[in-house]
Amino acid sequence: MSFPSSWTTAPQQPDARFFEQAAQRQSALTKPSGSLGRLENVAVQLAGLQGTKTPAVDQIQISVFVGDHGICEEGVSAYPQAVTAQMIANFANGGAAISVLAKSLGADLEVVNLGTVSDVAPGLPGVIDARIAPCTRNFAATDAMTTEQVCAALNHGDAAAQRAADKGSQLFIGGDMGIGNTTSATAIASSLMGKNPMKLTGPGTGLDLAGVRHKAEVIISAIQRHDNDDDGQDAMAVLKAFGGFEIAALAGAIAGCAARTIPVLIDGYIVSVAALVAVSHQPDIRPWLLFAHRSAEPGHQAILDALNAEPLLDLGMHLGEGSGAAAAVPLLRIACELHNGMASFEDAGVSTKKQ
Ligand SMILES: O=C(O)c1ccc[n+]([C@@H]2O[C@H](COP(=O)([O-])O)[C@@H](O)[C@H]2O)c1
Ligand SMILES: Cc1cc2nc[nH]c2cc1C
Repeated sequence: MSFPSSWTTAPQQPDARFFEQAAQRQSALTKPSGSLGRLENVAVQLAGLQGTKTPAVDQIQISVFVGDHGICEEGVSAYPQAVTAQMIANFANGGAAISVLAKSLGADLEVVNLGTVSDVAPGLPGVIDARIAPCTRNFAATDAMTTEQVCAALNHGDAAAQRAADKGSQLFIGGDMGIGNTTSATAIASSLMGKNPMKLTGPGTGLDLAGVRHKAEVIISAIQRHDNDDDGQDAMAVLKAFGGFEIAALAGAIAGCAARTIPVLIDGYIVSVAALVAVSHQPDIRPWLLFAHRSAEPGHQAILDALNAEPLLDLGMHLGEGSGAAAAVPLLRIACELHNGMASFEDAGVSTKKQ
């Protein structure tokens, strides 16, 4: 199996003329300049990325990537690993937060199962069987993934981007589910940003202070182990060292969407780390990303800073699943409706600002 071309080739850059056209329209609409605040920027960004005068987010694909983590052997999560597989059934049965949000938004929801320790019933609706292994390896002892597994996960992400393109999706949302994945995400982020894991590690699903300290110590010694390897410190080596399958697939989906000119709305902590991997690997991916929300996971802000991102919402959410991104979609829709529907000063006969 080879790496997807979206991973090995820089994406095309969005056409600057559509951003300029949209910015001009915003300044001609019947409102004091800038008075719709960041709703104006969102509309301009979507118009530019979609290459249109009339941006819209009616057709949305949400892909939730799911995988288990060998690092759970170190006691780094407040929940048992069995929850990962149980939540796949919950996604399929419509009971998870992202299931409800996707239905409410009229978005297409798919769940990509990259491998769980507990069994998942076959044939669940909307669940794609993309199992690589029951879980990643315990990265306290060895690299979480083989190169072949990284490649497989990137391809599964790219395939989700292709499905989004085939449906004419105007926006892609990636979500994550995997008990233990905040430990993987924090190890990746600490390595790529050269930050002390003590500063980035947080409670995830609900560790107490002693648990967070233990989790940070696990990450610190794993990073030391990896630093002693000869594998290098680039995004691919770091991804392979710390996992997980769903984070690698998310990075592949983000790169795959950029390659197919689909804007991506980035969710919380884990998806932002996947975005950091993708952008570290290929900086030209960055223009294709919008940032939905600031997760309550304490390390998120440093990742947003590294990506030069200012998210739209700060609701104290820290669920994952793509839920924070889904919660921001109504704002994107309002921004588009204002952009497309408001009258200009000229059309409405409203006087412009005094000179
Ligand atoms: O996305 C976030 O901001 C976020 C922050 C904390 C936890 N999560 C979710 O919680 C799970 C990982 O938490 P943990 O404590 O098991 O590492 C995983 O399924 C994530 O989707 C997600
Ligand atoms: C119940 C539950 C739901 C989740 N959704 C994403 N991560 C999760 C973690 C838990 C524990």
